[in-house]
Amino acid sequence: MRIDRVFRKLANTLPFMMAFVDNERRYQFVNERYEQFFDVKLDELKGKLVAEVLGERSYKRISQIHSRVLAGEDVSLREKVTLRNGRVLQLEVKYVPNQNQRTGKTNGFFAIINDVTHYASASEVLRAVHDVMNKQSVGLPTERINKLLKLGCEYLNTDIGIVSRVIDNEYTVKYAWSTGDPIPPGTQFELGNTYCSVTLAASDVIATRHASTSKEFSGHPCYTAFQLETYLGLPIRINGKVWGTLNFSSKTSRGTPFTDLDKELMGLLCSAIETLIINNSKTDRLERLAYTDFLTGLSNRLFINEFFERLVYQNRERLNHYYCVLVDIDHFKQLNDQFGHDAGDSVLQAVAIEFTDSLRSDDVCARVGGEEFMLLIHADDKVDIANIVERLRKNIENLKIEHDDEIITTTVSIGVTKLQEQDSFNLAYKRADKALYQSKSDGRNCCRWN
Ligand SMILES: Nc1nc2c(ncn2[C@@H]2O[C@H](COP(=O)(O)OP(=O)(O)OP(=O)(O)O)[C@@H](O)[C@H]2O)c(=O)[nH]1
Repeated sequence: MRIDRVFRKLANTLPFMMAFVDNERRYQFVNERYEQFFDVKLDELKGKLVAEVLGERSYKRISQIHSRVLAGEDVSLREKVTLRNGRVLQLEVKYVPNQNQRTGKTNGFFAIINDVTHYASASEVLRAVHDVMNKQSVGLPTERINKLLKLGCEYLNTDIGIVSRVIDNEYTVKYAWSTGDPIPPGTQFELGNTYCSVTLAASDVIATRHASTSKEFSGHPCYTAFQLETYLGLPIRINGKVWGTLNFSSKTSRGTPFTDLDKELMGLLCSAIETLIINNSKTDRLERLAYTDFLTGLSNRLFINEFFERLVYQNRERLNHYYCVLVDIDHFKQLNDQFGHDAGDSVLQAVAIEFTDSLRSDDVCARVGGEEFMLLIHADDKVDIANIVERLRKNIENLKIEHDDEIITTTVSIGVTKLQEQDSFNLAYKRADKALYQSKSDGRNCCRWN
């Protein structure tokens, strides 16, 4: 086929790549789009065998297709190709055979090529978001959010994906995925020191792939601190209010600019994450309810039992540093009978406050029965725990609980046991209960050990 000037001009205006290969399988023409995309010149290709240009091995795969096309068949296919620079692309190729007008014989074929890499990975993201949201097997909301962050990073080709909670000027990492060092949830920054301050001020999706030279980001404290060149962030809204941000970033500059499609897709990812955050808070709430004693707000027996089992599972040796303290209000039936059930409730609440005020953060306190409490206290030694328990006993004895113009006082009996490596929850409970029984027998308002 003769490639004339008019044809060449027309072919060079086309928004897709085009090549003409003759029936000897030699390149005869490629348009400018093709030259730019594959970084080759027509002059270098003209007259060369396709097998020679692609390499025998790569050509083996498509040689049969070329045979079909040269036999007169139209063929369309989608192909994954790896460029010399290592970039993997998805190409949509349509082969159209060309007949000699005089003889009617096929004298070659046109290959019309579209780069659909972007659309292909976008549709993969859509499918993956659907799976993460709908497959039961993916797990709890937290696991699903982490999967979405990984997905976003892979699609955008960034190293870090974060869901942050923003309250006033405080930015807290809630969920994070990173190709490098892990970013622990709970890590905090001043909002003004993060690019998300720009996102929240704009109240929209904001992106850059050259932060150091961009109008919005150059000189930003976040660049000074972390040298993040690439950033895409958008606000997370729960019930119409800004809750935090979804953001992706990298120290390296992204190869290609962010497109509208990238921004749309991240918007979709953000909506999925918003749904998961709502689900997570519902799960949290249900979990809190299941583990909380509704009258005192303390933990309940289920919680302290599981806390104990976690200690055993993580490191049995840690049990050696804990004491199990059982506290029972004295003559509580009498108190109920004398002042009424409501007054009894107020006493339970006042005693509970005393516990929460006196214990440290790694101690646990639960209401394990009507007027019985269990404390797992981390203490250095017996003297330390004896002091803590005695202080508690005295404080409760000195409480003046106001109820309906009455001032009620109360006392407690206490049983203590040191936890041992081979303990189970029930074993420890039994020993502490025996000690408690002893303190009741010895006249109440005292502490006994077992
Ligand atoms: N007000 C109130 N009373 C409760 C609650 N749960 C259990 N009780 C009452 O607590 C009382 C416990 O009585 P007992 O087990 O005889 O113990 P006690 O009177 O404290 O006697 P000692 O333990 O031997 O000093 C019962 O009367 C229960 O009805 C509660 O949630 N609120």
